[in-house]
Amino acid sequence: MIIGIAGGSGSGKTTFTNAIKEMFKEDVLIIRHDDYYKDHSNLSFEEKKHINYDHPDALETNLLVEHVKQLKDGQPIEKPLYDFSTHDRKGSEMIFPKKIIILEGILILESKALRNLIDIKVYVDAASDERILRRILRDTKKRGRTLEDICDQYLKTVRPMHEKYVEPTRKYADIIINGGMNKMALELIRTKIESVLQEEV
Ligand SMILES: Nc1ncnc2c1ncn2[C@@H]1O[C@H](COP(=O)(O)OP(=O)(O)O)[C@@H](O)[C@H]1O
Ligand SMILES: Nc1ccn([C@@H]2O[C@H](COP(=O)(O)O)[C@@H](O)[C@H]2O)c(=O)n1
Repeated sequence: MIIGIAGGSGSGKTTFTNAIKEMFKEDVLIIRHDDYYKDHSNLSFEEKKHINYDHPDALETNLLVEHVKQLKDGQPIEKPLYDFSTHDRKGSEMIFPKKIIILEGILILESKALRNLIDIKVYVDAASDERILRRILRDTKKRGRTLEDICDQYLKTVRPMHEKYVEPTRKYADIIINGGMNKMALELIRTKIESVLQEEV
């Protein structure tokens, strides 16, 4: 079963995804759309800073679609890895199929080809002020960004692309949840996953 978890940057997608993983451990495989950002190692760091990472064209979604199809067919994939601090791809890793696959990312419901492969579509909702505050804390601590760069990127690309491409995908969601620390939503997903795991025993 494929679960897609979308929502704006800082909404709590990773938090929710990690909570599912914590419950089901090795039965769950997480694939992050972020790992499919295109490589720009030919550009300078200054040039890479100004790329629009919130536009669908920034991601190699066709490769993700192929990988999901392979996993559904029971085949392993060579998944790219991404480094946010350098904006570059950083090698790859071999991933083996699992019964439950979670696809996570701001634009995971944007591509029709990808949506068609997803069984449960979730959209994590959160107020934009909460999202940017969380992003500031996370990106300064974990992604090597300055406050100035985060504010500049938010106004130039993150906010307009959210309005144009991310927010409209909530209409495709089967479930819209309020934040990533949502215990009731987690219980619903847990029940569904348990039934799928039991079916296959
Ligand atoms: N409901 C919440 N309350 C407080 N902090 C939260 C909440 N949800 C997420 N966070 C924190 O906000 C940051 C961004 O959350 P994350 O799950 O990584 O968002 P996303 O994957 O959607 O960008 C993380 O540091 C996370 O711990
Ligand atoms: N080199 C990059 C690539 C992406 N981003 C930003 O990441 C955001 C998506 O990740 P979340 O975990 O926040 O959902 C997206 O909004 C891009 O702006 C980046 O800053 N640098």
